[in-house]
Amino acid sequence: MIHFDNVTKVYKNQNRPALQHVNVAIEKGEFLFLVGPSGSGKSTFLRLILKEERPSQGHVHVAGKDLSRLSNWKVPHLRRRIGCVFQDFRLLPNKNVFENVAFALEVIGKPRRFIQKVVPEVVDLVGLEGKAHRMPHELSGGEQQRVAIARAFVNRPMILLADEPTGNIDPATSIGIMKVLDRINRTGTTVVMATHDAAIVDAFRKRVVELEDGRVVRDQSRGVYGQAY
Ligand SMILES: Nc1ncnc2c1ncn2[C@@H]1O[C@H](COP(=O)(O)OP(=O)(O)OP(=O)(O)O)[C@@H](O)[C@H]1O
Repeated sequence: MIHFDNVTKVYKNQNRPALQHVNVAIEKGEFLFLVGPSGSGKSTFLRLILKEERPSQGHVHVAGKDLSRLSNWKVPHLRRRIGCVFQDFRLLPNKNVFENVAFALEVIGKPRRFIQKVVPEVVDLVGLEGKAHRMPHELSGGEQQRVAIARAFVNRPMILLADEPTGNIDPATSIGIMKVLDRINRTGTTVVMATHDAAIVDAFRKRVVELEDGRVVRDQSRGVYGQAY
C-alpha cells in the first residue's frame, strides 16, 4: 500500500537529510507506529506519502503508484483517499460535531442524502453517540480528537495518517483514542501513526518503525517503544 524505496529527503538550505535511504513497505490493512526523537523525520515521512514533499532521491509508491509520476492534477484525488489526524484536532470552531464531519463530504460534492446517512454512523463509530449537536468548545480534548478522526474517516480512506494524535490528551483518554484508531484499522484501512507516546506503543503491540536522524534503526512487528533486548 505504501512503499518507500531508498528515500532520501534533504530540505532546501539544509545540510542534514531529514530522511536517509529509507526502505519501508507497509501492506494494506497494517497498523504501524512511527517512533523516534523530535526531528528524526516522522512528519517528513508522512508528508511524502501525501506528496506534500518530494524525495530528493528514491521513490515513494502509494496504492501501486509512483508519486514522482503522479501528475499534479491527480494529487487532490490521492489526498482524498488518505485521511489525516493531527495533534491539534483542527476542528472548525463554529460548526457542531455533525457539521464538522459533514463538511469533509460536502467539499467533495457528496449528496445531502448520503451525508445524512453516513455522518451519524461514523459519529457513533468513534464513540460520540448523542453528541452530534455539541460545539467543539463543549467537548473534551479526547472528544474533539474523536471528531477529527470521524472527519478523517468518513470518506472511508484507504490510508489514515495520524501525527501525534494523542499528543494533547491525557494517558487514560489516549487509550480510548487508540481503540478508535484500532477499530478503524480493523475495517481494512491502513493506519500509520507517528508518536512519542511510549505507553500507547507498548500497550498496543503493533509494528514499530523507529527513525533516528532520518534513518530507520528498527522495524519490528509487535514492537514496544524502547528497544526490546
Ligand atoms: N520545511 C522544512 N524545511 C527545512 N527543514 C525542515 C522542514 N521540515 C522539517 N525539517 C527538518 O527536517 C528534520 C526532520 O523533521 P521532521 O519534522 O520530519 O521530524 P519529526 O520526527 O516529525 O519531529 P517532531 O517529532 O518534533 O515532529 C528536522 O531536522 C527538521 O528541522
